[in-house]
Amino acid sequence: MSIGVVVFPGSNCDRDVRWAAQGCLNIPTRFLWHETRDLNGLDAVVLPGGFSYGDYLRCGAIARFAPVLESLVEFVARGGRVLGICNGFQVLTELGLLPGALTRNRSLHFICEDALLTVESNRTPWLMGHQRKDALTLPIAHGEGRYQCSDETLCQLQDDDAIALRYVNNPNGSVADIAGITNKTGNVLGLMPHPERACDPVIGGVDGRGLLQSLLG
Ligand SMILES: NC(=O)CC[C@H](N)C(=O)O
Repeated sequence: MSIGVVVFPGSNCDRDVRWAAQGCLNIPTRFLWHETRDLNGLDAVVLPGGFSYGDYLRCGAIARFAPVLESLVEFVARGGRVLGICNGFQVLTELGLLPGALTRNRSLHFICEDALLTVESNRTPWLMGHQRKDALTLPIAHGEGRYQCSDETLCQLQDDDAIALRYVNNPNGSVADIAGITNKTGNVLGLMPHPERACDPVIGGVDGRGLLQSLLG
């Protein structure tokens, strides 16, 4: 049982994910350089937060062409589990594995603070350790976290029960207070908050543990 953490030039939460998964939760973790195509033996893959390719063009727009992501698309099609955190969520929307887009925060400022969230769906394995309407506090740190999609996509997300997490006090202008969504089949989750920064009690809170624990199904 092990998970992979993709490393792009500019990723900066790859080590945080490894510390949270391996250091705090004993989940064997291996780094995946963006040029690799080898995902053999992995139970799940994390796309971590950061500033891949310096956030040029749009966050995630260049990372989307990395060789590792060709293998990731096949991995997802076979039912493999993928968690995209912050920049990872941005990459997943650019890649088309999740619908919609992450755009500049309504304030046009980078926001770095704790966010109160509610669990909207526990249909997928990611949040099965939680009840609907459970409250979680997780840190956010982003400049482009405003989730937007068409009305049609929003209806589809609602029909599919694919809205995983919502903000209680919407910090960035996301449509319908959306903080995280899954794909229709539920094996891909993208979220702007950082669960890996809420796994070690030393840094103030363990509300992210359930999400990372569910990487192993
Ligand atoms: N913490 C992060 O992953 C940052 C995400 C992204 N680069 C942004 O600023 O929106």
